[in-house]
Amino acid sequence: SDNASGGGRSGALSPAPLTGDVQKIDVNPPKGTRDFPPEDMRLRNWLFNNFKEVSRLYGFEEVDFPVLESEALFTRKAGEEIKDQLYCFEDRGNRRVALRPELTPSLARLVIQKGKSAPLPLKWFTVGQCWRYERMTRGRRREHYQWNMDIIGVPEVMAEAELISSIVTLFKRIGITESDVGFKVSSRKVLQEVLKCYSIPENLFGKVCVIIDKIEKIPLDEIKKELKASGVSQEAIEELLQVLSLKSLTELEERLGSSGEAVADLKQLFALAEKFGYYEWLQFDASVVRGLAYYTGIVFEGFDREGKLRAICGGGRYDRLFSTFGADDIPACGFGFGDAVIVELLKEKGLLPELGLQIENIVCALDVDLQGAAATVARILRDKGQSVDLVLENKPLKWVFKRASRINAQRLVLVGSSEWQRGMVGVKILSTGEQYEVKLDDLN
Ligand SMILES: OCc1cccc(Br)n1
Repeated sequence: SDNASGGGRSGALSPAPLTGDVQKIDVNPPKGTRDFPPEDMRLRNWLFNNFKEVSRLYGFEEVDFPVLESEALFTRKAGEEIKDQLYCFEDRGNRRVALRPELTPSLARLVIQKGKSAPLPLKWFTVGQCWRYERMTRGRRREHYQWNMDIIGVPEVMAEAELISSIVTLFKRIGITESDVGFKVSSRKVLQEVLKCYSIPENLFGKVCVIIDKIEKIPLDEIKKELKASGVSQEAIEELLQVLSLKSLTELEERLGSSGEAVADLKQLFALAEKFGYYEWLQFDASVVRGLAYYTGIVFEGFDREGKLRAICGGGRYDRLFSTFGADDIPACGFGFGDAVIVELLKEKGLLPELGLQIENIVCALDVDLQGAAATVARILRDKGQSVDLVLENKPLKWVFKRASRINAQRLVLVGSSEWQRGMVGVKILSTGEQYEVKLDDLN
Protein backbone atom coordinates (compact mmCIF):
# COMPACT_ATOMS: atom_id res chain seq x y z
CA SER A 1 0.00 0.00 0.00
CA ASP A 2 1.33 3.45 -0.75
CA ASN A 3 -0.39 5.53 1.88
CA ALA A 4 1.58 7.21 4.65
CA SER A 5 0.49 5.00 7.51
CA GLY A 6 1.00 1.63 5.71
CA GLY A 7 -1.70 -1.09 5.97
CA GLY A 8 -5.33 -0.25 5.07
CA ARG A 9 -6.41 0.48 1.52
CA SER A 10 -3.95 1.64 -1.07
CA GLY A 11 -4.60 5.31 -1.82
CA ALA A 12 -6.60 5.82 1.40
CA LEU A 13 -5.83 8.91 3.47
CA SER A 14 -3.84 8.37 6.65
CA PRO A 15 -6.49 7.75 9.31
CA ALA A 16 -7.92 10.81 11.08
CA PRO A 17 -7.26 10.82 14.81
CA LEU A 18 -10.13 8.74 16.23
CA THR A 19 -11.99 10.90 18.73
CA GLY A 20 -13.52 8.98 21.63
CA ASP A 21 -17.11 8.94 20.36
CA VAL A 22 -16.60 7.60 16.79
CA GLN A 23 -17.99 4.06 16.52
CA LYS A 24 -16.86 1.86 13.64
CA ILE A 25 -20.05 1.29 11.62
CA ASP A 26 -21.16 -2.16 10.48
CA VAL A 27 -20.24 -2.12 6.80
CA ASN A 28 -22.62 -4.96 5.96
CA PRO A 29 -26.13 -4.17 4.66
CA PRO A 30 -29.12 -4.75 6.97
CA LYS A 31 -30.03 -8.39 7.67
CA GLY A 32 -31.71 -10.09 4.72
CA THR A 33 -30.66 -7.40 2.24
CA ARG A 34 -27.95 -7.33 -0.41
CA ASP A 35 -25.43 -4.91 -1.84
CA PHE A 36 -24.73 -5.04 -5.55
CA PRO A 37 -21.02 -4.40 -6.05
CA PRO A 38 -20.00 -3.99 -9.73
CA GLU A 39 -19.75 -7.68 -10.68
CA ASP A 40 -23.14 -8.49 -9.09
CA MET A 41 -24.64 -5.34 -10.59
CA ARG A 42 -23.51 -6.44 -14.08
CA LEU A 43 -25.33 -9.75 -13.64
CA ARG A 44 -28.42 -7.98 -12.29
CA ASN A 45 -28.43 -5.52 -15.20
CA TRP A 46 -28.00 -8.40 -17.66
CA LEU A 47 -31.04 -10.17 -16.16
CA PHE A 48 -33.17 -7.03 -15.90
CA ASN A 49 -32.26 -5.98 -19.44
CA ASN A 50 -33.56 -9.37 -20.60
CA PHE A 51 -36.78 -8.76 -18.63
CA LYS A 52 -37.17 -5.36 -20.26
CA GLU A 53 -36.34 -6.59 -23.77
CA VAL A 54 -38.97 -9.34 -23.54
CA SER A 55 -41.48 -6.79 -22.22
CA ARG A 56 -40.70 -4.60 -25.25
CA LEU A 57 -41.09 -7.57 -27.62
CA TYR A 58 -44.58 -8.16 -26.18
CA GLY A 59 -45.59 -4.52 -26.50
CA PHE A 60 -45.81 -3.89 -22.75
CA GLU A 61 -45.35 -0.40 -21.29
CA GLU A 62 -43.09 0.15 -18.29
CA VAL A 63 -44.61 1.61 -15.10
CA ASP A 64 -43.29 2.18 -11.61
CA PHE A 65 -44.68 2.88 -8.12
CA PRO A 66 -43.27 3.92 -4.74
CA VAL A 67 -41.62 1.13 -2.75
CA LEU A 68 -43.51 2.65 0.22
CA GLU A 69 -47.30 2.22 0.08
CA SER A 70 -50.25 2.64 2.42
CA GLU A 71 -50.41 -0.47 4.59
CA ALA A 72 -54.11 -0.74 3.67
CA LEU A 73 -53.12 -1.94 0.19
CA PHE A 74 -51.88 -5.22 1.63
CA THR A 75 -54.07 -5.93 4.69
CA ARG A 76 -56.18 -8.67 3.13
CA LYS A 77 -57.89 -10.93 5.64
CA ALA A 78 -56.99 -14.31 4.17
CA GLY A 79 -54.14 -15.43 6.38
CA GLU A 80 -51.51 -14.92 3.72
CA GLU A 81 -47.85 -15.24 4.65
CA ILE A 82 -47.19 -12.03 2.73
CA LYS A 83 -49.38 -10.14 5.23
CA ASP A 84 -47.84 -11.84 8.28
CA GLN A 85 -44.44 -10.64 7.08
CA LEU A 86 -45.43 -7.11 6.11
CA TYR A 87 -42.57 -4.64 6.59
CA CYS A 88 -44.86 -1.95 8.00
CA PHE A 89 -44.60 1.02 10.38
CA GLU A 90 -46.22 4.28 11.37
CA ASP A 91 -44.61 7.28 9.71
CA ARG A 92 -44.04 10.69 11.31
CA GLY A 93 -47.48 11.75 10.11
CA ASN A 94 -49.01 8.83 12.03
CA ARG A 95 -49.87 7.09 8.75
CA ARG A 96 -49.70 3.30 8.58
CA VAL A 97 -47.32 2.55 5.70
CA ALA A 98 -45.52 -0.54 4.41
CA LEU A 99 -42.65 -1.48 2.14
CA ARG A 100 -44.46 -3.26 -0.68
CA PRO A 101 -44.29 -7.07 -0.44
CA GLU A 102 -45.57 -7.41 -4.04
CA LEU A 103 -46.35 -5.15 -6.99
CA THR A 104 -49.87 -6.09 -8.11
CA PRO A 105 -51.79 -3.97 -5.54
CA SER A 106 -49.78 -0.89 -6.56
CA LEU A 107 -50.55 -1.63 -10.19
CA ALA A 108 -54.26 -1.96 -9.40
CA ARG A 109 -54.14 1.32 -7.46
CA LEU A 110 -52.60 3.13 -10.44
CA VAL A 111 -55.10 1.59 -12.90
CA ILE A 112 -57.99 2.81 -10.71
CA GLN A 113 -56.35 6.23 -10.32
CA LYS A 114 -55.93 6.56 -14.10
CA GLY A 115 -59.52 5.44 -14.79
CA LYS A 116 -60.74 6.14 -18.32
CA SER A 117 -57.54 8.04 -19.13
CA ALA A 118 -55.90 4.61 -19.45
CA PRO A 119 -58.12 2.82 -22.02
CA LEU A 120 -58.22 -0.97 -21.72
CA PRO A 121 -56.60 -3.31 -22.37
CA LEU A 122 -53.50 -2.27 -20.49
CA LYS A 123 -50.25 -4.23 -20.83
CA TRP A 124 -47.94 -2.94 -18.15
CA PHE A 125 -44.65 -4.20 -16.75
CA THR A 126 -42.28 -3.20 -13.98
CA VAL A 127 -39.17 -4.46 -12.24
CA GLY A 128 -39.24 -3.51 -8.58
CA GLN A 129 -37.82 -4.34 -5.19
CA CYS A 130 -40.23 -6.05 -2.80
CA TRP A 131 -39.86 -6.52 0.94
CA ARG A 132 -40.89 -8.82 3.73
CA TYR A 133 -40.01 -8.78 7.41
CA GLU A 134 -39.28 -12.38 8.21
CA ARG A 135 -37.69 -13.43 11.47
CA MET A 136 -34.11 -14.25 10.52
CA THR A 137 -34.42 -17.69 12.15
CA ARG A 138 -34.68 -19.08 8.63
CA GLY A 139 -31.96 -16.70 7.38
CA ARG A 140 -33.98 -15.96 4.29
CA ARG A 141 -33.76 -12.75 2.35
CA ARG A 142 -35.97 -9.80 3.22
CA GLU A 143 -35.88 -8.20 -0.18
CA HIS A 144 -35.87 -9.31 -3.78
CA TYR A 145 -36.56 -7.76 -7.17
CA GLN A 146 -39.52 -8.95 -9.19
CA TRP A 147 -40.31 -8.59 -12.87
CA ASN A 148 -44.07 -8.20 -13.18
CA MET A 149 -46.14 -8.31 -16.35
CA ASP A 150 -49.89 -7.64 -16.18
CA ILE A 151 -52.71 -7.57 -18.73
CA ILE A 152 -55.69 -5.53 -17.52
CA GLY A 153 -59.11 -5.67 -19.21
CA VAL A 154 -58.91 -9.00 -21.08
CA PRO A 155 -61.24 -11.72 -19.71
CA GLU A 156 -60.21 -14.34 -22.29
CA VAL A 157 -57.60 -17.06 -21.61
CA MET A 158 -55.55 -15.58 -24.47
CA ALA A 159 -54.20 -13.16 -21.86
CA GLU A 160 -52.79 -15.92 -19.66
CA ALA A 161 -51.44 -17.68 -22.75
CA GLU A 162 -49.66 -14.47 -23.81
CA LEU A 163 -48.14 -14.00 -20.35
CA ILE A 164 -46.78 -17.55 -20.21
CA SER A 165 -45.43 -17.08 -23.73
CA SER A 166 -43.47 -14.03 -22.54
CA ILE A 167 -41.88 -16.07 -19.74
CA VAL A 168 -40.96 -18.84 -22.20
CA THR A 169 -39.33 -16.17 -24.37
CA LEU A 170 -37.34 -14.95 -21.37
CA PHE A 171 -36.21 -18.45 -20.50
CA LYS A 172 -35.09 -19.11 -24.06
CA ARG A 173 -33.16 -15.82 -24.18
CA ILE A 174 -31.06 -16.84 -21.17
CA GLY A 175 -30.48 -20.43 -22.33
CA ILE A 176 -33.13 -22.25 -20.28
CA THR A 177 -35.15 -24.90 -22.17
CA GLU A 178 -38.19 -27.08 -21.50
CA SER A 179 -35.84 -29.82 -20.33
CA ASP A 180 -34.73 -27.51 -17.49
CA VAL A 181 -38.05 -26.01 -16.42
CA GLY A 182 -41.79 -26.40 -16.88
CA PHE A 183 -45.02 -24.68 -15.81
CA LYS A 184 -47.50 -26.31 -13.48
CA VAL A 185 -50.92 -25.01 -14.49
CA SER A 186 -54.32 -25.22 -12.86
CA SER A 187 -57.33 -23.01 -12.18
CA ARG A 188 -58.86 -21.87 -8.93
CA LYS A 189 -62.20 -22.48 -10.57
CA VAL A 190 -61.48 -26.15 -9.85
CA LEU A 191 -61.65 -25.40 -6.13
CA GLN A 192 -64.58 -23.06 -6.64
CA GLU A 193 -66.60 -25.77 -8.39
CA VAL A 194 -65.85 -28.28 -5.64
CA LEU A 195 -66.62 -25.84 -2.82
CA LYS A 196 -69.85 -24.72 -4.51
CA CYS A 197 -71.20 -28.26 -4.13
CA TYR A 198 -70.70 -27.89 -0.37
CA SER A 199 -72.16 -24.37 -0.19
CA ILE A 200 -68.95 -22.89 1.19
CA PRO A 201 -69.50 -19.08 1.36
CA GLU A 202 -67.68 -17.06 -1.36
CA ASN A 203 -65.78 -14.95 1.20
CA LEU A 204 -64.00 -18.10 2.43
CA PHE A 205 -62.60 -18.87 -1.01
CA GLY A 206 -59.38 -16.81 -0.77
CA LYS A 207 -58.62 -18.15 2.68
CA VAL A 208 -59.16 -21.78 1.61
CA CYS A 209 -56.79 -21.27 -1.33
CA VAL A 210 -54.11 -19.79 0.92
CA ILE A 211 -54.36 -22.82 3.23
CA ILE A 212 -54.24 -25.27 0.33
CA ASP A 213 -51.19 -23.50 -1.11
CA LYS A 214 -49.30 -24.74 1.94
CA ILE A 215 -50.09 -28.37 1.10
CA GLU A 216 -46.45 -29.19 0.28
CA LYS A 217 -45.02 -27.04 3.06
CA ILE A 218 -46.85 -28.24 6.18
CA PRO A 219 -48.23 -31.65 7.25
CA LEU A 220 -51.55 -32.72 5.72
CA ASP A 221 -53.16 -32.95 9.19
CA GLU A 222 -52.35 -29.29 9.73
CA ILE A 223 -53.95 -28.41 6.39
CA LYS A 224 -57.12 -30.32 7.36
CA LYS A 225 -57.16 -28.65 10.77
CA GLU A 226 -56.86 -25.17 9.26
CA LEU A 227 -59.56 -25.93 6.68
CA LYS A 228 -61.88 -27.25 9.35
CA ALA A 229 -61.21 -24.19 11.55
CA SER A 230 -62.12 -22.03 8.55
CA GLY A 231 -65.54 -23.64 8.33
CA VAL A 232 -64.99 -26.25 5.61
CA SER A 233 -66.84 -29.49 6.35
CA GLN A 234 -65.00 -32.80 6.68
CA GLU A 235 -66.76 -34.09 3.56
CA ALA A 236 -65.71 -31.04 1.54
CA ILE A 237 -62.12 -31.38 2.79
CA GLU A 238 -61.93 -35.00 1.65
CA GLU A 239 -63.35 -34.11 -1.76
CA LEU A 240 -60.96 -31.14 -2.10
CA LEU A 241 -57.88 -33.21 -1.31
CA GLN A 242 -58.91 -35.88 -3.81
CA VAL A 243 -59.44 -33.31 -6.58
CA LEU A 244 -56.08 -31.69 -5.77
CA SER A 245 -54.28 -34.96 -6.50
CA LEU A 246 -55.57 -35.06 -10.09
CA LYS A 247 -52.70 -34.89 -12.62
CA SER A 248 -54.52 -34.83 -15.95
CA LEU A 249 -57.21 -32.76 -17.59
CA THR A 250 -58.96 -35.98 -18.56
CA GLU A 251 -59.23 -37.00 -14.90
CA LEU A 252 -60.40 -33.50 -14.04
CA GLU A 253 -63.10 -33.61 -16.71
CA GLU A 254 -64.24 -37.00 -15.45
CA ARG A 255 -64.44 -35.55 -11.96
CA LEU A 256 -66.03 -32.17 -12.63
CA GLY A 257 -67.83 -32.82 -15.91
CA SER A 258 -67.25 -30.91 -19.16
CA SER A 259 -69.65 -28.04 -18.60
CA GLY A 260 -67.68 -26.12 -15.97
CA GLU A 261 -65.47 -23.09 -16.65
CA ALA A 262 -62.38 -24.65 -15.02
CA VAL A 263 -62.15 -27.45 -17.60
CA ALA A 264 -63.05 -25.13 -20.47
CA ASP A 265 -60.43 -22.54 -19.52
CA LEU A 266 -57.69 -25.11 -19.08
CA LYS A 267 -58.51 -26.87 -22.35
CA GLN A 268 -58.38 -23.49 -24.08
CA LEU A 269 -55.02 -22.69 -22.48
CA PHE A 270 -53.46 -25.98 -23.58
CA ALA A 271 -54.84 -25.51 -27.10
CA LEU A 272 -53.33 -22.02 -27.25
CA ALA A 273 -50.05 -23.33 -25.87
CA GLU A 274 -49.85 -25.52 -28.95
CA LYS A 275 -50.29 -22.48 -31.18
CA PHE A 276 -47.82 -20.35 -29.19
CA GLY A 277 -45.33 -23.20 -29.45
CA TYR A 278 -44.76 -23.93 -25.77
CA TYR A 279 -47.11 -26.93 -25.26
CA GLU A 280 -44.17 -29.06 -24.04
CA TRP A 281 -43.49 -26.57 -21.24
CA LEU A 282 -46.92 -27.02 -19.60
CA GLN A 283 -48.38 -29.66 -17.34
CA PHE A 284 -51.72 -29.66 -15.57
CA ASP A 285 -51.35 -30.01 -11.81
CA ALA A 286 -54.50 -29.51 -9.71
CA SER A 287 -52.42 -28.93 -6.58
CA VAL A 288 -51.16 -25.56 -7.87
CA VAL A 289 -53.17 -22.80 -6.22
CA ARG A 290 -50.49 -20.12 -5.48
CA GLY A 291 -50.41 -18.29 -2.14
CA LEU A 292 -52.05 -14.96 -2.96
CA ALA A 293 -55.70 -14.72 -1.94
CA TYR A 294 -56.87 -12.68 -4.93
CA TYR A 295 -56.35 -15.21 -7.75
CA THR A 296 -59.69 -16.32 -9.22
CA GLY A 297 -58.93 -18.39 -12.31
CA ILE A 298 -55.96 -19.92 -14.08
CA VAL A 299 -52.83 -20.04 -11.93
CA PHE A 300 -49.36 -21.16 -12.97
CA GLU A 301 -45.85 -21.44 -11.65
CA GLY A 302 -42.49 -22.05 -13.28
CA PHE A 303 -40.54 -24.89 -11.66
CA ASP A 304 -37.15 -26.53 -12.15
CA ARG A 305 -37.58 -30.13 -13.32
CA GLU A 306 -34.84 -31.37 -10.97
CA GLY A 307 -37.01 -30.20 -8.07
CA LYS A 308 -34.09 -28.60 -6.25
CA LEU A 309 -35.37 -25.03 -6.15
CA ARG A 310 -38.39 -23.04 -5.06
CA ALA A 311 -40.81 -21.77 -7.72
CA ILE A 312 -39.00 -19.61 -10.30
CA CYS A 313 -42.03 -17.45 -11.08
CA GLY A 314 -45.79 -17.53 -10.62
CA GLY A 315 -48.98 -15.80 -11.54
CA GLY A 316 -52.58 -16.07 -12.61
CA ARG A 317 -55.92 -14.41 -13.16
CA TYR A 318 -57.30 -11.98 -10.55
CA ASP A 319 -60.73 -10.77 -11.69
CA ARG A 320 -61.92 -9.55 -8.26
CA LEU A 321 -58.98 -7.52 -6.98
CA PHE A 322 -60.26 -4.10 -8.05
CA SER A 323 -63.51 -4.37 -6.12
CA THR A 324 -61.50 -5.04 -2.94
CA PHE A 325 -60.21 -1.48 -3.43
CA GLY A 326 -63.75 -0.11 -3.80
CA ALA A 327 -63.65 0.16 -7.60
CA ASP A 328 -65.59 -1.70 -10.30
CA ASP A 329 -63.98 -5.03 -11.08
CA ILE A 330 -61.78 -5.31 -14.17
CA PRO A 331 -60.61 -8.70 -15.49
CA ALA A 332 -56.86 -8.99 -15.02
CA CYS A 333 -53.97 -11.42 -14.95
CA GLY A 334 -50.27 -11.16 -14.31
CA PHE A 335 -47.15 -12.80 -12.95
CA GLY A 336 -44.13 -12.12 -10.77
CA PHE A 337 -40.65 -13.39 -11.63
CA GLY A 338 -38.06 -13.01 -8.87
CA ASP A 339 -34.37 -12.22 -9.29
CA ALA A 340 -33.02 -14.89 -6.93
CA VAL A 341 -34.22 -18.40 -7.84
CA ILE A 342 -33.47 -17.83 -11.52
CA VAL A 343 -29.84 -17.02 -10.69
CA GLU A 344 -29.60 -20.19 -8.59
CA LEU A 345 -30.96 -22.12 -11.60
CA LEU A 346 -28.47 -20.51 -14.01
CA LYS A 347 -25.65 -21.43 -11.63
CA GLU A 348 -26.92 -25.02 -11.46
CA LYS A 349 -27.02 -25.20 -15.26
CA GLY A 350 -23.66 -23.46 -15.80
CA LEU A 351 -25.45 -20.72 -17.71
CA LEU A 352 -24.23 -17.65 -15.82
CA PRO A 353 -22.96 -15.19 -18.46
CA GLU A 354 -19.35 -13.90 -18.44
CA LEU A 355 -19.85 -10.16 -17.91
CA GLY A 356 -16.40 -8.61 -17.51
CA LEU A 357 -15.96 -4.86 -17.30
CA GLN A 358 -14.91 -3.52 -20.74
CA ILE A 359 -13.42 -0.07 -21.11
CA GLU A 360 -12.26 1.05 -24.53
CA ASN A 361 -9.54 3.52 -23.48
CA ILE A 362 -7.36 4.36 -20.55
CA VAL A 363 -5.85 7.82 -21.06
CA CYS A 364 -2.78 8.92 -19.14
CA ALA A 365 -0.53 12.01 -19.07
CA LEU A 366 3.16 11.10 -18.95
CA ASP A 367 3.87 14.06 -16.72
CA VAL A 368 1.82 16.25 -14.41
CA ASP A 369 1.94 19.30 -16.77
CA LEU A 370 0.01 17.31 -19.38
CA GLN A 371 -2.99 16.43 -17.16
CA GLY A 372 -5.01 19.11 -18.99
CA ALA A 373 -3.98 17.70 -22.37
CA ALA A 374 -5.01 14.23 -21.20
CA ALA A 375 -8.42 15.64 -20.21
CA THR A 376 -8.76 17.09 -23.73
CA VAL A 377 -7.97 13.68 -25.25
CA ALA A 378 -10.55 12.06 -22.96
CA ARG A 379 -13.18 14.61 -24.01
CA ILE A 380 -12.49 14.05 -27.71
CA LEU A 381 -12.87 10.29 -27.31
CA ARG A 382 -15.98 10.56 -25.10
CA ASP A 383 -17.59 12.94 -27.61
CA LYS A 384 -17.12 10.13 -30.13
CA GLY A 385 -18.97 7.77 -27.80
CA GLN A 386 -15.91 5.95 -26.54
CA SER A 387 -15.50 4.96 -22.91
CA VAL A 388 -12.45 6.44 -21.25
CA ASP A 389 -10.84 5.78 -17.88
CA LEU A 390 -8.85 8.98 -17.38
CA VAL A 391 -5.91 8.55 -15.00
CA LEU A 392 -6.56 11.33 -12.50
CA GLU A 393 -3.37 11.18 -10.49
CA ASN A 394 0.31 11.44 -11.28
CA LYS A 395 1.13 7.73 -11.29
CA PRO A 396 4.11 5.69 -12.60
CA LEU A 397 3.52 3.76 -15.84
CA LYS A 398 3.74 0.45 -13.97
CA TRP A 399 0.70 1.48 -11.94
CA VAL A 400 -1.12 2.56 -15.16
CA PHE A 401 -0.50 -0.78 -16.86
CA LYS A 402 -1.72 -2.61 -13.77
CA ARG A 403 -4.91 -0.55 -13.71
CA ALA A 404 -5.38 -0.97 -17.48
CA SER A 405 -5.29 -4.73 -16.99
CA ARG A 406 -7.67 -4.65 -14.00
CA ILE A 407 -10.29 -2.61 -15.84
CA ASN A 408 -9.80 -4.67 -19.00
CA ALA A 409 -9.03 -1.60 -21.15
CA GLN A 410 -8.68 -2.26 -24.86
CA ARG A 411 -6.04 0.41 -25.47
CA LEU A 412 -3.77 2.80 -23.63
CA VAL A 413 -3.52 6.39 -24.92
CA LEU A 414 -0.36 8.12 -23.66
CA VAL A 415 0.00 11.91 -23.70
CA GLY A 416 3.70 12.68 -23.81
CA SER A 417 5.41 16.04 -24.11
CA SER A 418 7.30 15.60 -27.41
CA GLU A 419 4.34 13.90 -29.13
CA TRP A 420 1.92 16.54 -27.86
CA GLN A 421 4.16 19.28 -29.29
CA ARG A 422 3.64 17.60 -32.66
CA GLY A 423 -0.15 17.21 -32.14
CA MET A 424 0.25 13.48 -31.62
CA VAL A 425 -0.49 10.96 -28.90
CA GLY A 426 0.92 7.46 -28.26
CA VAL A 427 -1.40 4.46 -28.55
CA LYS A 428 -0.78 0.93 -27.29
CA ILE A 429 -3.22 -1.88 -28.16
CA LEU A 430 -3.12 -3.86 -24.94
CA SER A 431 -4.19 -7.22 -26.38
CA THR A 432 -1.46 -7.30 -29.04
CA GLY A 433 1.14 -4.90 -27.66
CA GLU A 434 1.03 -3.02 -30.99
CA GLN A 435 2.21 0.55 -30.41
CA TYR A 436 2.03 3.64 -32.64
CA GLU A 437 1.64 7.42 -32.70
CA VAL A 438 -1.46 9.09 -34.14
CA LYS A 439 -2.56 12.65 -34.82
CA LEU A 440 -5.11 13.77 -32.24
CA ASP A 441 -7.62 14.49 -35.01
CA ASP A 442 -7.27 10.96 -36.34
CA LEU A 443 -7.78 9.31 -32.96
CA ASN A 444 -11.01 7.34 -33.07
O1 LIG B 1 -41.85 -13.95 -2.64
C1 LIG B 1 -42.16 -13.48 -1.37
C2 LIG B 1 -41.28 -12.31 -1.06
C3 LIG B 1 -41.82 -11.05 -0.92
C4 LIG B 1 -40.97 -10.00 -0.61
C5 LIG B 1 -39.64 -10.23 -0.44
C6 LIG B 1 -39.18 -11.52 -0.60
BR1 LIG B 1 -37.36 -11.89 -0.37
N1 LIG B 1 -39.97 -12.56 -0.90
